[in-house]
Amino acid sequence: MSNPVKVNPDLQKEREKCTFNVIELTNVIDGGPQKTEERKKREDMVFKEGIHIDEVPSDYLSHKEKYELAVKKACLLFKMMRRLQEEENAGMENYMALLGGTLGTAILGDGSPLTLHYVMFIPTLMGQGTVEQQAYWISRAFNLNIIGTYAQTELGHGTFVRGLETTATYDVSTKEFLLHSPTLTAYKWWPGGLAHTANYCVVMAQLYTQGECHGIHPFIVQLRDEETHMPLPGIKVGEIGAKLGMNGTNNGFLGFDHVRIPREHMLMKNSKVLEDGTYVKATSSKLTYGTMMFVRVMLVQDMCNYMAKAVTIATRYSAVRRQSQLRPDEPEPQILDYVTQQHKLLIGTASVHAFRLCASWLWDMYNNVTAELETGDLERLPELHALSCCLKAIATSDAAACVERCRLACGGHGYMLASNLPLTYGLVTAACTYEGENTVMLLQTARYLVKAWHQSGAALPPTVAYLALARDTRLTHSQPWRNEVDAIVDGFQRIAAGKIALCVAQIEKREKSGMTYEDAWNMTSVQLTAASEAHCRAFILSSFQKETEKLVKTVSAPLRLVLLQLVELYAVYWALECVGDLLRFSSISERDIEGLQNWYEDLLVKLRPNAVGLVDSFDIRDEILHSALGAYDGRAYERLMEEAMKSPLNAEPVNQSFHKYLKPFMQGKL
Ligand SMILES: CCCCCCCC/C=C\CCCCCCCCCCCCC/C=C/C(=O)SCCNC(=O)CCNC(=O)[C@H](O)C(C)(C)COP(=O)(O)OP(=O)(O)OC[C@H]1O[C@@H](n2cnc3c(N)ncnc32)[C@H](O)[C@@H]1OP(=O)(O)O
Ligand SMILES: Cc1cc2nc3c(=O)[nH]c(=O)nc-3n(C[C@H](O)[C@H](O)[C@H](O)COP(=O)(O)OP(=O)(O)OC[C@H]3O[C@@H](n4cnc5c(N)ncnc54)[C@H](O)[C@@H]3O)c2cc1C
Repeated sequence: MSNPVKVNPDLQKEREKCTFNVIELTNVIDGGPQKTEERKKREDMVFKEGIHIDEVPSDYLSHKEKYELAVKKACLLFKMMRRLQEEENAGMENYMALLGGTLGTAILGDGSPLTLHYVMFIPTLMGQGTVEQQAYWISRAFNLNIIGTYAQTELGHGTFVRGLETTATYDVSTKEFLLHSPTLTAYKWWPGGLAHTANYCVVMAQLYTQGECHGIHPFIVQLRDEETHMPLPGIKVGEIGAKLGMNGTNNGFLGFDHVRIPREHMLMKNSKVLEDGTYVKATSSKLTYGTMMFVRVMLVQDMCNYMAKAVTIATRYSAVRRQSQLRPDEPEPQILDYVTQQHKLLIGTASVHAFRLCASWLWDMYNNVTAELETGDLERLPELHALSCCLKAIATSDAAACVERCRLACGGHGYMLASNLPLTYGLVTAACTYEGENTVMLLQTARYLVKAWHQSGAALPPTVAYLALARDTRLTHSQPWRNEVDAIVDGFQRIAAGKIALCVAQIEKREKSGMTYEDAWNMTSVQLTAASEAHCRAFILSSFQKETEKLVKTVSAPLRLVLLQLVELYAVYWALECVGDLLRFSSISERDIEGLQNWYEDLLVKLRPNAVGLVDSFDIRDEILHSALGAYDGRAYERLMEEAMKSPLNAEPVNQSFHKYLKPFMQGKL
């Protein structure tokens, strides 16, 4: 652990109470003691450079200064990453650790203008370019000789990708594409780094050749001169302005006025345009959406990092904060002793473990399916798409709720930027919208579930296999309820199956009454998103349980006990949250619910002594937490005062506005 200076005595006592070995759990989370060591070494190296230290807290900088600082930090961070790669030859791992871990966000703060280059531009080159195109572009991009971004969303269209307006028209006479933005709503709007950072980008545009439109395809377009960085002729580019968060990401707009690019700049791994303008179709038009799927998969892991940060801050603070009176004639208790506080926080800790295991499972599935796609086997693509959509939606919305709950759990001090909870919330809530707006993502999964429901006879893919069971037997033969994790998982599968069955019936009924399928779908869409969420919750619960059962075979007895308690807590928490659905779709009774509530409260009591140990095991350094409330030593009040003293307003005892406005106003002279 970092900085073992004088620790707040309450926090110290919490650590002494912990029943398991914190380092053992840290190793489990990292993937083994060696991985922990490597991570720590990487962190030491990064923080030794001091890139994270700000002369003035960035909260007090102007919009322009924030961008300039973000560019400087991104360059220093990626310079270090290059060095790491040369020294250790572990490029991908370091990229993942810096971009996908908590480490990068600690340095980059409110987003980075280079993130899109690494997270979407390079992956698009890798996933959509031919071997020759990869050979030409990837090393230049990888070495940052060029900086790219991913320009898909337009002012008028984000979700509806098929409705994008930017055109790329093939001119057979010059063997070039003409990129054009026919309207204001066709302007690209949102891409990170686009405004003043990128000099190239992948543009998603409607492909026209031989007078026919073939839908959305990716093109590489140079935006700025490589030397002067001036926008090239026909390119209208700029920044979209200040946002709720992510103010370091340099999101931009982009319009094309008949900009010509060579034919070779269309990324042609999947679809092609031959020299004579002939269009050659891909095996599936959805392969063009591959980069989005990659990022959706990555986001599930990313959300764990933010949740872990927030819950570490709020739990440590709750151990040092004393407030009110629990019992008469006793001193003010630690707020962590309030059961309502444990209810707010421990579910956050359990969620980190649940999503971490799901993210790892999803990542493996993504890699397997991607390898199958390379051989032309597209069979599992729809299942992966359905799973990545709902997990993206639920991971981001649960993470946003978790961070906000942690902020509220810190009372007034959580509202301070110095707590780092508001900035964290800004970063996390953005993910509910980007890379596929969450409602839309849930409806994509619902589309798949409805199809699966209709598939009678044929074996269903593993993640929806429970639907066949539910359809054929379980809906009619309900088993007695048991207050066990297995029963809760089963209960959630019944909820999902029951809701899908109702949606299917509703859609059919509405169609029979004369509605089109599309209108019937829209009328039923509130229920469809609920069915999709239930399916996702069933998946998360079941994989959290299964993966933990495997994991606990390899750990010590005290840790095993705590990990299993976390699974129970997570399952019971969600059962109680969805108790109405359980009453509706499973055989649970009023009495069982009372049992569930008691079980939940018992679990809070059992986990209470380990609350701090559990967040300590996330092993997030103070430099990464960047929070006056959550530091390892628990000196929350001292740090709050230190941070307050950094306010520029405290640099002088009297502000000039007193003489200029207040005094004349108070004297009736203004
Ligand atoms: C060696 C080192 C190399 C270095 C390499 C570096 C690698 C990276 C390194 C590290 C990574 C670290 C990662 C860190 C992680 C996270 C950091 C995150 C920061 C990210 C910042 C992100 C910034 C944001 C970017 C964006 O937002 S980009 C824009 C995103 N836009 C969207 O998501 C739009 C959403 N809309 C859609 O996706 C679609 O329009 C739609 C809603 C799905 C509908 O599509 P449409 O074509 O209209 O389809 P339909 O006709 O309705 O048919 C649906 C049909 O298609 C199937 N489908 C749809 N999508 C897919 C898909 N993706 N795949 C497969 N199939 C798909 C669907 O199932 C239907 O099928 P059926 O007809 O059979 O039912
Ligand atoms: C911080 C941030 C960074 C971003 N970075 C990038 C980037 O780098 N590159 C890029 O190309 N884009 C980027 N985006 C854009 C992002 O991908 C889109 O904002 C996102 O896909 C949502 O699209 P939209 O804004 O058009 O919302 P809309 O689709 O207009 O959504 C508005 C509302 O309409 C609802 N709605 C829309 N369609 C349906 C439907 N079919 N059924 C039911 N409800 C529907 C939604 O649920 C939502 O409530 C970024 C966005 C943000 C916020």
